[in-house]
Amino acid sequence: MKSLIDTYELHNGVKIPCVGFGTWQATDGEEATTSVREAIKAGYRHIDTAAAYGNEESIGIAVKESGLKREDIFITSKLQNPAHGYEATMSAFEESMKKLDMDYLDLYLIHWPNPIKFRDCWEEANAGTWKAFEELYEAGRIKAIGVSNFMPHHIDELLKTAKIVPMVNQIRLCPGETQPIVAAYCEKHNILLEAYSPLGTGRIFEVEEMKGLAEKYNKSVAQICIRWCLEMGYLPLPKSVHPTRIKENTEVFDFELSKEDIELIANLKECCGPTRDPDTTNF
Ligand SMILES: NC(=O)C1=CN([C@@H]2O[C@H](COP(=O)(O)OP(=O)(O)OC[C@H]3O[C@@H](n4cnc5c(N)ncnc54)[C@H](OP(=O)(O)O)[C@@H]3O)[C@@H](O)[C@H]2O)C=CC1
Ligand SMILES: O=C1CO[C@H](CO)[C@@H](O)[C@@H]1O
Repeated sequence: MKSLIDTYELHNGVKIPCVGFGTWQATDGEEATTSVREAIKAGYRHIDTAAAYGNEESIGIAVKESGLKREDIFITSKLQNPAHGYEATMSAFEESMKKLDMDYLDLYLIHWPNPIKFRDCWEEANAGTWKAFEELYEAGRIKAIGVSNFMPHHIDELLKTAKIVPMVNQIRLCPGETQPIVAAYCEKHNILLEAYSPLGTGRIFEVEEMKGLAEKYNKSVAQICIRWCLEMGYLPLPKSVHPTRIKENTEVFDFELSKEDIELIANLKECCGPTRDPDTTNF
């Protein structure tokens, strides 16, 4: 990857810009609109949101105000947890589209595989949701469909009734967290890994080894994390609401990490805290 607009190719041929802009905790209104505006100005062409973030409307406004053609920006949203199952998914999708004020979505993800509301019937709920995703995909309303926080057993279950293999799995990937079992599974099924919380939701900045690497490469800790994701073949989704950081997080194409340092970062076990188990997290 040489720039923000270089792309990974999904298994259906859709091209996805190699760094996405995260928007969780960018508050709806001025904060979300301004940060997305700044991101577009800095060159991001891929924005990651979710119904659960409550900021789809502000993101839609920022995209519209940017003057970019719709096809020149890649937008991801996610189905919220209480809306699993065929009918609820269809309504939730329309709701997101209304808020974004867009007529198609580039990527739609099932946010979590096993929400508390569906704990005793998640298999059936996901099957219904996926049927809705496939219909929306076939109708051209969504260019690519995928999942988030799915472990191999969730995808295996989905594939029992699916016609289309998910194109993406968005999971937590950051220094010390490589989720090797999920990663191997996704590689085998040609599912792209998106790295959420690539900066450990802000927890990475005090890790001594990362400060040492930042000094060694004359880069910031955030830049080391984002570069590491790219070198691992992940698609990172860094979030910031500060224009200087938003720009800083794009300057990751003028250096390479050594093999040893890539490994060192991967082995900083739980330096950003533990990853939540999707089967027991109570969303
Ligand atoms: N599918 C899922 O379940 C999940 C998806 N996500 C997605 O991934 C995105 C990123 O993950 P997220 O957990 O938000 O956090 P990140 O790992 O991207 O870290 C964001 C934090 O780091 C700070 N930060 C960003 N850049 C810099 C910098 N250059 N220097 C210093 N501090 C910096 C931000 O502060 P500030 O904003 O104040 O600059 C914020 O506190 C989310 O926004 C969302 O889109 C996240 C979690 C779960
Ligand atoms: O995307 C997300 C951001 O964090 C939220 C709260 O922990 C989760 O709902 C979700 O995984």
